[in-house]
Amino acid sequence: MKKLLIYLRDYKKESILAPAFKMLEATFDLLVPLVMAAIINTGIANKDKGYILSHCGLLILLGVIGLTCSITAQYFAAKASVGFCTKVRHVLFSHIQSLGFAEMDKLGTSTLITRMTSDINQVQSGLNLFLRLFLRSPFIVFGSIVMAFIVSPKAAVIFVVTIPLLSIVVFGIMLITMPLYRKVQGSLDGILGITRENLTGVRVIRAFGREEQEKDRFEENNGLLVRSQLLVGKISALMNPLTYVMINLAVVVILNTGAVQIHLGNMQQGDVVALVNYMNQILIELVKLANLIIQVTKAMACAERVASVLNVEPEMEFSCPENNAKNRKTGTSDEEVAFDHVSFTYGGAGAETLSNIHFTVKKGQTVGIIGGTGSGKSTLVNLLARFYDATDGQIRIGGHDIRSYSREELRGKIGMVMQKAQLFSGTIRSNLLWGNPGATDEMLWAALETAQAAEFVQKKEKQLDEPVEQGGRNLSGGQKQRLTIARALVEDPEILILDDSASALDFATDAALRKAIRELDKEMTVFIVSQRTSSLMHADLILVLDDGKTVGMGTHEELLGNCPVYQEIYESQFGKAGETA
Ligand SMILES: Nc1ncnc2c1ncn2[C@@H]1O[C@H](COP(=O)(O)OP(=O)(O)OP(=O)(O)O)[C@@H](O)[C@H]1O
Repeated sequence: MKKLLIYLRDYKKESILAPAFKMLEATFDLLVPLVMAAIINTGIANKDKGYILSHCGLLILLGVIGLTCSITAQYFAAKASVGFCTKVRHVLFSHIQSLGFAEMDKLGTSTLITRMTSDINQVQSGLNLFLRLFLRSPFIVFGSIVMAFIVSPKAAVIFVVTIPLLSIVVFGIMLITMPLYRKVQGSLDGILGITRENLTGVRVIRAFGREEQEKDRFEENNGLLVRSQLLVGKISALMNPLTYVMINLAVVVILNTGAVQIHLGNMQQGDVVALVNYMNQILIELVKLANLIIQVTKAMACAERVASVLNVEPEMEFSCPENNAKNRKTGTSDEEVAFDHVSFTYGGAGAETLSNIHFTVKKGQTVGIIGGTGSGKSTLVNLLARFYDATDGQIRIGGHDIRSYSREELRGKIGMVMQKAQLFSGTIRSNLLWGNPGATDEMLWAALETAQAAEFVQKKEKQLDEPVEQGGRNLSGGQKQRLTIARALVEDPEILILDDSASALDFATDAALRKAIRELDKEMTVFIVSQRTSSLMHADLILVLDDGKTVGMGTHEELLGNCPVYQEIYESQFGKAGETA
């Protein structure tokens, strides 16, 4: 929580002025019944029109000043709460960007979206309400009691008895409903999660005809939310009848006592009206206070959830550029990439995903990685890009431990094309420029040419300026894959990683792509992850993975001779002895 409160420091002035103006408004509210009492006791009793009119004017003035104070308080409270939450949102977003894949895996995307959106919104409205009411409501309650004593100490005893009873009812209901509100919030989170999963996976749901099952799942969770909301609603609904019965009983007692006191000449009619007014003000403020406590508790729970994300420290540390030379002690040979007895276990996973991976690659070589699904191919290249740190062993680039590179240096060396082709809303140009913001059109077209994407981009009406919708949904799978390859090529990396990124391409385009990469002037080291032997057979080195272990390593011909797993994969695609399947 403290972690968040520091962002309120910039809004100190607003955080003081908002409650201060609310207190001013409350002070004028407390004066209104006194003026009304004066009108009745003096103006009406003496039939003094001038007195009545001047005091009515005073009432209007008090109302206008009160309203101005209220609007001003609202302005400062909104400024502080919106400004504070904008800052927190900004900090949270930057923090999420700094987290490694391991932390992101642990937190989960949908949790992070909830923290960024509904949790911060809840904090914003809670803070706004708090700044406006945390002083005003208690002030009105105690102020009304004091005013009641000023008006009539005898009648004020009724307040002393009624207010504790009222408080028991109001705060009792609040205490019962607070945990239920937390349950409602939990159900709401559940609904948000299902909705998000449904909307992002809508095509798969339709393709598998799972609409009805998904509807049932939604209904089930929605029912849970409705039931918990109804329960809270029913208990909260008791608040009004119970408190109004108590207030009305108290008013009856005030009227009765007032009548007796007026008869005895100790009170006037206006005093009774003022007392009834104060009693009503107390009721309204107690209900507001209970609501404030519920809202603030909810906001604090959300703030804790946001703070818990901020408390997650990125485990992966990158070297500072100036420390690089100092940290680089391991340079040995002409190796470009080396995996030195590398093992890796995902956080929370029991068994190793990669075990004792050991190989060396020279500059300009092409490495193929093949193996069954889940054998660890993507994990291996993710370790090279340092999305995760190896649990054991060392990975070197250019003879140096990858941990000795700064983030920028490492990312600059590696062009990564992920398994899932991800584009961002904008244009083809804006997506390609991610690789190198300073790239010229000529460079973009060259990259598109190599990625076998130039032809389809040329056919687009606006070519490089053709719009790309969110996630690239206006492009085909193969087009997206080729654009992501071009994006990595624009970066002009020393190491290009293609993680199953030609899976949507036909064999001819895939072959043309590999040929174009081979023919590039630059001596680029290329890692190709693929399920197809045809994509890898020309590689200088092929790694065959099975259950996280290297079960074969060599060229296509060598592996055909000595690696049963490779032979099996090859034969499943081409038939025995090379006959096409
Ligand atoms: N973020 C993660 N957290 C925990 N386990 C993971 C994570 N990513 C992958 N795994 C597990 O690690 C193993 C290897 O996954 P990986 O994605 O590297 O396999 P792959 O060979 O690339 O598979 P495919 O060909 O299907 O893409 C799998 O058992 C998978 O369940």
